[in-house]
Amino acid sequence: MTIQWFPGHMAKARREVTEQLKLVDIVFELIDARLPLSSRNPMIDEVINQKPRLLILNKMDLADDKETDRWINYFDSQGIRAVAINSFEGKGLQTVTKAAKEILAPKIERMKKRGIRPGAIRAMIVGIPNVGKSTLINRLAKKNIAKTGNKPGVTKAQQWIKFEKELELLDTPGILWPKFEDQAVGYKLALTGAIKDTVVNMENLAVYGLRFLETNYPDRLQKRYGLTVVGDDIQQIFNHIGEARKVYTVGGEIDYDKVSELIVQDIRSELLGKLTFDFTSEQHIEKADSVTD
Ligand SMILES: Nc1nc2c(ncn2[C@@H]2O[C@H](COP(=O)(O)OP(=O)(O)OP(=O)(O)O)[C@@H](O)[C@H]2O)c(=O)[nH]1
Repeated sequence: MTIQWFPGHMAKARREVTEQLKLVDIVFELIDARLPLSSRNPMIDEVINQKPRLLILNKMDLADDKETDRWINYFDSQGIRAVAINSFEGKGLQTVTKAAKEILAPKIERMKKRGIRPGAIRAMIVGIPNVGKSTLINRLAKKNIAKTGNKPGVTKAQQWIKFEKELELLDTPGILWPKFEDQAVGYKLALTGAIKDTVVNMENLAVYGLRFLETNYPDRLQKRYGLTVVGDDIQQIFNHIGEARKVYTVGGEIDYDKVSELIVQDIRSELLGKLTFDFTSEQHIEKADSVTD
């Protein structure tokens, strides 16, 4: 799905999510495990406000496991409970329900003390496009198909998916916009396929990818392309990869457009291994910067 995020659309998306939030006890903020910073909506804390939240790092099968563990610990240190899942294969779904129950346990206890019998926990998924919201909803719906009917009071009839004895999920996710302000974020979103190729220059994207690998995963760069450094002579690097992979135009020249595509596809299709594009150390740098501002 391609969404053009003009200010009016952002305001509308925010309004819709704010309405849906009134119906639930907890928010499942879905992000891409490869991009725990870049795949978050920039206003998510404001939008969610005080609502309890579980951060779900989806697509863990594509991310660097070591970094995913680091991120979960990092969020934990910030007081945000986080779990990693692979909703494509349905892995880790039990951790979602377990964590949701634990987060809401104090509230449920308080209700019980006041003599109120708590109903099922109601949750909704919120996230930027392409993080896997529909996949997760479908996965949970398939597991336990029982729908619990409509809830009146909102413009659109809302369906609830009952996926555990005491848990219900709103079947429509809240879609929010990604971060735009930073070019590196844009490249990272494009490298993971979260934004369309048509909005980025493929050659710049490929160069960004190569430099990212050079800095963060040099062994993979070496293994796949036989390169130890990328350096400044990008044409030479493209020639090297183009010759090795025989990517020529009909005229027999290296086809730079195809080489660019090939590099980006290699990164997206895991041919360079499981990759994480945001690091917890960057988060600390950002924090340090904002203190000195
Ligand atoms: N490898 C992997 N792919 C996944 C996972 N979850 C979702 N995907 C894939 O990611 C792509 C996007 O998934 P969707 O469920 O359509 O994402 P969405 O957040 O609903 O996207 P929008 O409808 O654009 O908001 C699809 O190609 C899914 O198959 C996962 O855990 N692992």
